[in-house]
Order: sequence, then C-alpha cells, then structure tokens
Amino acid sequence: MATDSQRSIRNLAGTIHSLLGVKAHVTSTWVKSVCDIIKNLPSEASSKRSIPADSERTLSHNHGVDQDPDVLKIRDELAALTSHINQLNIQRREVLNEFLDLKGNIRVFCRIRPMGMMENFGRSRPVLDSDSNKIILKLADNKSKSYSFDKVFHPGSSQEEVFSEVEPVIKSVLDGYNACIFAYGQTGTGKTFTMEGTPDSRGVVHRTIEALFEQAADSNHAFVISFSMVEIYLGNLKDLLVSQPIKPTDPMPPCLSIRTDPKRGVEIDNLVSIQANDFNQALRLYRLGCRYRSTASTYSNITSSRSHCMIRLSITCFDAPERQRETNKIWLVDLGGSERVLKTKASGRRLDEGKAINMSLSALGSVINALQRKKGHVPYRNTKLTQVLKDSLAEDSKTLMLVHVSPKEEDLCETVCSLNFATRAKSIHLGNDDSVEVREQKQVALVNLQQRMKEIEDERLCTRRDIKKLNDKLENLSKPALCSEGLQTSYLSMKEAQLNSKVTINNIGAAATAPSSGMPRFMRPTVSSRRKNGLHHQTSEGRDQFSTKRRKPPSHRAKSVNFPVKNNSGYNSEHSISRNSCFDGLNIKSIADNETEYSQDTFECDVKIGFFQEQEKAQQTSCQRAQCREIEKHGNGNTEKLSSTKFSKVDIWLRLHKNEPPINGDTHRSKRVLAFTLPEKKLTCYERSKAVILQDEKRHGLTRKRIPNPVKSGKLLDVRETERSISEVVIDKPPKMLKDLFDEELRSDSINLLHNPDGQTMIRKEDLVGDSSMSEVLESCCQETPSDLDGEDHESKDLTAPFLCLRKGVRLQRALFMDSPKQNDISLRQNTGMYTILKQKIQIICASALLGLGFYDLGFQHDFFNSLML
Ligand SMILES: Nc1ncnc2c1ncn2[C@@H]1O[C@H](COP(=O)(O)OP(=O)(O)OP(=O)(O)O)[C@@H](O)[C@H]1O
Repeated sequence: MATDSQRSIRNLAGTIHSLLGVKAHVTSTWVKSVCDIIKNLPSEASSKRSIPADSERTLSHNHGVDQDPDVLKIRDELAALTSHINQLNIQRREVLNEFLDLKGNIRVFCRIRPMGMMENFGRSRPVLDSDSNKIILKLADNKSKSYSFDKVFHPGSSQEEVFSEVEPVIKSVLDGYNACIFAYGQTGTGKTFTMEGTPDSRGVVHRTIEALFEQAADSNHAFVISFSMVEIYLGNLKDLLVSQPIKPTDPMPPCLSIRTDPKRGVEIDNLVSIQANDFNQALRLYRLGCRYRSTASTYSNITSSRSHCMIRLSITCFDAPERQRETNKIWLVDLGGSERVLKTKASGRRLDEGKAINMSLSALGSVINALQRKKGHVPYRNTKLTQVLKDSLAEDSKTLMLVHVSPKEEDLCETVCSLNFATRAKSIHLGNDDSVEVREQKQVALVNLQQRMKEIEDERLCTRRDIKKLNDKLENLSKPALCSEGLQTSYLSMKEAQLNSKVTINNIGAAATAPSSGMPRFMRPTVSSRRKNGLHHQTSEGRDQFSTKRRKPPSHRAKSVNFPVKNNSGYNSEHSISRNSCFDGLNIKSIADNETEYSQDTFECDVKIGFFQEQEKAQQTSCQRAQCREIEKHGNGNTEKLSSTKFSKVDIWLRLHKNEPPINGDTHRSKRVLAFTLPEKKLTCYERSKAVILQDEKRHGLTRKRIPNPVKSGKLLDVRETERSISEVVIDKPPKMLKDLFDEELRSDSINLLHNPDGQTMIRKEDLVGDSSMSEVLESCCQETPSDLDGEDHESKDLTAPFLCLRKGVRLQRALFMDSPKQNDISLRQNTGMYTILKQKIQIICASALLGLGFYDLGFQHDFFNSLML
C-alpha cells in the first residue's frame, strides 16, 4: 500500500503534465513541494477527527437545507424556468433574424436636420415633408418626388428614437453577425451629431457600446469585446488609438494595411485593438480616439469632419456554438460629408480633404450600385473605405445606413443625391424586382414577426421576474438557517469564494459585474438592479468622460493632451478635466485656415499644476512593438501571429499611451513640473526644466513662467506648495524633437540652484537623481536640509525636505558657476556632449553653404570666383 502511494507520488509530475498538458510550468521543485504537502496531510482517520464541530454542523445543516422539500421544489422550478428562458432566447434570435432578413440586410433610415437659427432668419425655406416612412421633396412647378425608407426621423426626433431603431442590430451582433452602422450625407447635416451626439443627447456610438455591454452582461455567455478606432484621412488609414507624429522626429506609427483573412474576414494589420472589460473602459478608449480625429472649420460646417471615422467593436465568444461565428464585429462609421467645392469654397488642404472624401463616397456608391444590380464584380478594392467595409456589406451581415439630409432649399441638389444614394442602398437585398404581391406578403410577414418578437420579449421579461422571485425565496430559506446556527461567517466566506472565482470566469464587466457573474445566469442581477445597488459601472464619471466634446474650434488646436487627475487610489485618467470652453463664434471664420484640427483637450482645464513624468520613449515604443508581436495561443497548441495589435488591458494601454506614471517596474528618468498662474487664485508657478508649449494657455487666462528668485520675490512658500500639489494632476509629454535631444543633453548636466534668505545656495534633491557622478560631486558639497526654507521655524531638520544646501564656500568644479544677482536660475552646464558638437558642426556647414550661395547670388561667380580660379 505504502509503495503504491510512493509510486503515485513519484508519478505525480507525469500525471500533472498529462492533466495540464503544459510541461513548462511544472518544475521538479514544484513537484517536490506538492509531495511534501501530501506527505504532511493528516491521515484519513485523524482528519475526520479534526473536523471542527461547526463544520460538521454546517454539513449536516446544508444537508438538511438540501433535503428541505420547499428548497427542492424551488430548485426544480428554477431549473424549468431557466430552460424555458433559454428556449425563448433561441426563438427570439430566430425571429429577429427572419425579421432582419425580410427587412433587407441593408436597412436605410433617413434623418432630417432641423433648420438652424441662421436658416430660420434667412430666406431659406424647408423643401421637405415627411411621415414615418416617407420623404416628399417639393420641387419647382408644384412637382414633388417621394422616397420611402425603413424609417424617417423628422427634425424633432430625439437620439433615443434613432437608437431604438438601431438596437435590434446589436442583438444580432451578440448572435455572431457582422454589422455596420454608418451615417451618410451632405456636410453639416448632422452625421456626427447622430453618431457622436453631445453630452446631453448621446449618440449612436455611445448608446451602442452601452447596449452591447449591457446585453452581453445579461446573456448567459461570456463575451470578450475589443475596441479599435481608425479614420480614413486623405485616403489613408490612421489608427486613432495611437498618438500621431506631430514633429518630424516623432516615431511613425506602424503602417496599417487591409487584408482578407479567410476566417476573420477583413482585417487591418497593426490596428490597435484593446479589450474593454466594461462600458466605461470602452468609453475611455472612444474618448481617447476622438481626440485625434481630423476636424476643421469649413464654410458649411464649423466643426466639419475631414475624414471618415470608423469604430470597430470585435466580439468573441468561445462558449456559444449556436453563434454565427466565434469572432464577429460591428463597425460604427461616421462618414465624411459629401460637399460641393463651389459651395464650400474650399481651397488648399480643405479642398484636398473634400476631394478625398467625395472620391471614397463615390466608390462606396459604385459598390452599392454593383451590389444592387447583382453584378459579378463588386469594386471593393477602389478605396480603403470600401475595402474595410467589404464584409459588412456582404450577404450575412446587417447594415444600417443613416442618411442625413438638410431641409434647406439651397441644399436641394445634395439632398436629391443623398436620397438617390440611400434608395439604391435600400434596394440591394430587398430587390426592386419583387412584384407588388410579394412585397405585400413581405409586409404582412414583417408585421407578424414584429408581433411575435414582442410576445417573446414580454414572456422573457415575465420569466425573468419569476426567476428573480424564486431566487430571493431560495436565498431567504437558506440564510436565516445559517444565521441561527451561527454560521454566518462560513456563509459569507463561501459567497466571497464564489465572487473570487467568478472574476476569473467572466470576462465581462470585471469590476461592475464581479459580484454576480459566478452565479448561474438567472441568479445574476440585471443591469438595472446593479444600477439600483450602485454597482453599475456607469457612474457619473462615465458621464463626465463623455462630456468632453470632440469638436473644438480650430483656434484650440493644441499639442498636448488631457490632464488625468491623480486620486488617492492612484492615477485615474477617467478624471480628466474637461470643461468645454465657450466657443468664440466670431473668431472662428478668421481662424479657419488650412490646418486640420486634431481635436484635443488641452485648453479644457481649470488645472492649477501640471506634472508629468518623462518616460523613456524608446521603452514605450519597444513595449508597443512587443505587443504588436503578441502571439495568440490556440487550443490546439499552435500559435498564430495576430494581424492586429492587441492589448488585453485597457489600463495598460492608456498608461502607455498617455505616459502616465509607471505603476511597477517601469522606469522613468526625471520629472518636469509645470505650474500655472490662474487669474483667480494667483497661484504661483514653478517650472523646473524646459517649457512645454501649451498653445491655449493664454486663451484661458493661464500664464506660465519660470519662478523668479523665489526668496527675493517671497514665493518660496509657493514652490513648496507646488511640491505638495504635484501629485494632483498629470499631463502628457509632447513627443521629442531633435532640439529636445540637444536640450536633454544639457539638462542632464544642469542643476537648478535656488537661494534662501540666508544667502545659502540650495539644490533640489530631485535634481541629483539620475546622474550619479554629478550627484556624488554635489552631495559632497551639500549639507542636509536648508536652515530655513520658508521663514518658519518648522522641521528644518526634515530629511525628506526637497532641498539640499550647499556648504558655504564650496566651489563646484565641474561647471561654470554663474551667480549674477539678476539671474534667477543658476545653471551648471557642460557643453561638450556629442549632440552639442554635432549641432555646432551642422551650424558651421549651414553657415558656410549660405555664405557661398550668398556670394553666388550676388554675381560674384563671374568676378570674384572666376578671378580666384584664374
Ligand atoms: N438633429 C439635430 N439636432 C440638433 N442639432 C443638430 C442636429 N443635426 C445636426 N445638428 C447640428 O448641426 C451642426 C452640424 O452637424 P454635424 O457636425 O453633426 O454635421 P456633419 O454631417 O457631421 O458634418 P460634416 O460632414 O462636415 O462633419 C452641429 O452643430 C450639430 O449640433
């Protein structure tokens, strides 16, 4: 017997190998420690004896509860209801699909933009009439033309109404179908308003993401949802989750190319795709992407999109064989507006952008024409837009087109074009060739299906209510019994264990759904119950996040990004400070120029102090690259290189992307402190190193300056205040330029010195970090703690004080010591670095070349140089 057990322990490694199928992690030490544990286990008899009385009672009690006829009855009922709701889910899916198929794979809605203030006061008159499915165009000579669509939204329609028509598609997406929702129309007709919305009336993107996460959490499957955002600008794909190069020396983002994967359909190589665990995370990513969208002011629209913006949500579900496919996607597309050059009076870059948009829209039109006429060849390859949308316009995908029109008379031509385009799209799968009889039959079938769907939904709702009631009943039956036995603790720990295990089981809504996802589906709280219990992930933060409107007048073009706030629990970019500044409508036109705005939030701040950590760019990019090469392991053990960059955690991505402070293990070199003087607070500024240019500071009353000699100006206290407040706000670092590299070299050898009232020279301790040789020299010259930093008698011996005092009479050997009374900053500099020499040489070469050219231009080539030659 003993030998048997010894043998089985010896074979343990092999058994574990075969069970896990992973040999790499099972080391001999690990096996030994498992053996030790097994050896030290008490014998069967003793273990029986050692069971505490409480546990015995628990077991017997649980046994008792299990045997309780009431409990057994409830459990049976629950099982029956669960199976019933599963049946209803399947029925709902089938009916919905039938409904959508009958409606046509491409469904077209039309939204009429309200007449704006300017138009009401102008001579414009509306030329459209509409009912729920029809638009009637009033043409000249009392003629009219009507267009019918799946739904027409009149100018007063709300965002909710629009989304209610979109929602069925989301159900299909969770059923594994590819889908595409796109907004089409003339410039300024409200495409971005529909897709993006405003903080008060959120658009389709926001609602779709929310509904997707809600429905995923509500389903009995675990979904993995990844977020990507891309724009097609001037015919090129641009990843909106990757910061774009601003300066020539900024690293170029990886090239995005489109290819067709037999399994996954259309794929974009190198496109960043980040797994969002909940709605809030997806929203953060969306917000991040919106900042880089290309927008500009045009004659027709002060916040015109100059590109096609495309959001992709990829949905993966491994445990639902009934789904159409394991991974599917939904594209949410805000197309650029079609525009007439004569009308928009565009020139330069605006003109190029307009041309590129029109070209791709006309290519989309060609694709739709070909699909409508059922041509063999569909010209998908003509533009990036049609290439990307190829599999979303295919047979088994659901496409929604939201065509936008203007009611104005002067836009009649564009309105007719848009409506014709939409009509062609609408007829792609419904087929114009259907006879009237067939169409009528379809209409009847649609009404029936709609009715059936409603019935199923109602039944589902009732069943869910019943399940909830039974669940509560069951819990009430077990809970008091446990309490009476004094076993509340073990009950709670059991619950806790459940919660912990569930976090790993369920990928969706890690934080918000955690407390429930380990339970069977019917026991989980619904989205609304979570909201009631305060567990819902969408807190007011979510709203705040969204409240940052993408669009800014071009005057707010800026380089730096947002200001994530550090809270007690760490850095949290969700607290980005974002107040939409009032828009100076009068200035807009004059500022409109050939620059395209990359919407960013720099100016939206009531920030007092900014601070950022300079992370190694190289480290960041290499890290990104490493993730680009992420390998996905499949069940069969094979590995496959993923086509797109995948980040499994949104927080890691955001941290890397925003240069947020490292959490663990990340290295960083130095800190920069920016401080601003706010007019109302008169908070003094302090800036330790080179200025970072924030273009819009002045507009918002922010001024930035180097602190004058802090002691002389009595501002030393403020410096310390600044020190204390550093942790409040984080801002991004602009990318480095060649010039920055020169400066960096100087900076590495430069130390800022300050003076206290005793005339002592002080060095910030922080400055000593990083350059060990310099630190040693300086530390040898320093005495700990300044005698009096702020005139108060407090803690002058505090070793944590941020300053060191130089001992009197010390001479620093490594540098030139400039101690002019007018000079506020005293710097030690060594200008002997490689970059400095290189810079000097380049300057000399440039100067010589310019001199030579100057002489040549002055005509010396004949007299001066020729005479030299002779
Ligand atoms: N249904 C609507 N209700 C209220 N305001 C609207 C509506 N539609 C559009 N607007 C307003 O009209 C203006 C232009 O809208 P928007 O920027 O969405 O147009 P667009 O079609 O996206 O233009 P472009 O193609 O140039 O980007 C915005 O100020 C927007 O708020």
